[in-house]
Amino acid sequence: MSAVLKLAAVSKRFQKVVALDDVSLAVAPGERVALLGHNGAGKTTLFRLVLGFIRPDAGAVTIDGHAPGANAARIAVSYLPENVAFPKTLTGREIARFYARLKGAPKADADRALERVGLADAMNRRVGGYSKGMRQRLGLAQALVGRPRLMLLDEPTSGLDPISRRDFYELLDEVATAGTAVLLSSHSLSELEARTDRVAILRSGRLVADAPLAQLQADAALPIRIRVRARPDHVEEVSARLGGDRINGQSVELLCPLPQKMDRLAAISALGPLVTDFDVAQPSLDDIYRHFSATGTGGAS
Ligand SMILES: Nc1ncnc2c1ncn2[C@@H]1O[C@H](COP(=O)(O)OP(=O)(O)OP(=O)(O)O)[C@@H](O)[C@H]1O
Repeated sequence: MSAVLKLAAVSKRFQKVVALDDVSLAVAPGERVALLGHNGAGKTTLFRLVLGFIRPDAGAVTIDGHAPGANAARIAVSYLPENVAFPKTLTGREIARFYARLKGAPKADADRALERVGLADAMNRRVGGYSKGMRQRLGLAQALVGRPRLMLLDEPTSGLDPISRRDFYELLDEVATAGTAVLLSSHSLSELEARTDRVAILRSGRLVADAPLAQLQADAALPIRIRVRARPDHVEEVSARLGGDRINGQSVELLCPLPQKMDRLAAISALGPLVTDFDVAQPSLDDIYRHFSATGTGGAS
């Protein structure tokens, strides 16, 4: 399927700072792509290029074949900035309807979006009285209005409580199922696991990874972590027989390459009553992110 968003060899510098360096990235309809990177990695610059606020020094950005900022592109793209700010004296409904008008969408679309984000009861209240989480939901509602082809979401879950975060990701699933391409940036890495189809990692303006999480996991070849709980007063013996680090008075932690997992589990099992329990932890997205953002190896195509 042809991509909604295409960046082809895009570079952008600000005086001496190279904010983006030869970045190519595509997002297809219905795809949810997480854009990760340390502070200053280039995420916001990439969003601003897609929105047409700034132009690349080299390379090209297209949205459904249109240049950023062109009318067709503006209607196709919705954007939730990291810090949403709305006029305090307007109601949620007035604001959502304003965005509907900008997008050429019917008024009913605004109400539907507000209902979808759980603001039905508050839509006629002034935004000045909204909590931070409610303002964030209103931001999401304006991004939903007009059935965008591409949603750009900058740290969309900041300010949301855990239940609201879960609701947000459900919403994202629905939007993607309906065919919208989604590009979201986040620093809450662990919450993205199983929530996105692909992970793209920027490091100092370069795209150092762009693949499904399972692929990144395989490429990084990080060890799994096995935590073994010893019978009281036997942690020394367990540590001596298995190796690994003692992490408190009762447990030993082993880092184990994936192919050795079954051998290690057999060795743990052979300790019989010396062991009371164990946990196996796969590398998390945080571990993988740290790997790619530190080494800059692998992944990007
Ligand atoms: N208008 C600008 N003028 C000068 N330098 C800029 C400008 N915009 C961005 N930069 C620089 O470009 C680099 C990338 O910045 P960018 O805001 O894209 O990073 P980011 O990944 O969004 O960071 P954060 O997570 O902190 O929001 C940084 O070094 C930043 O200082």
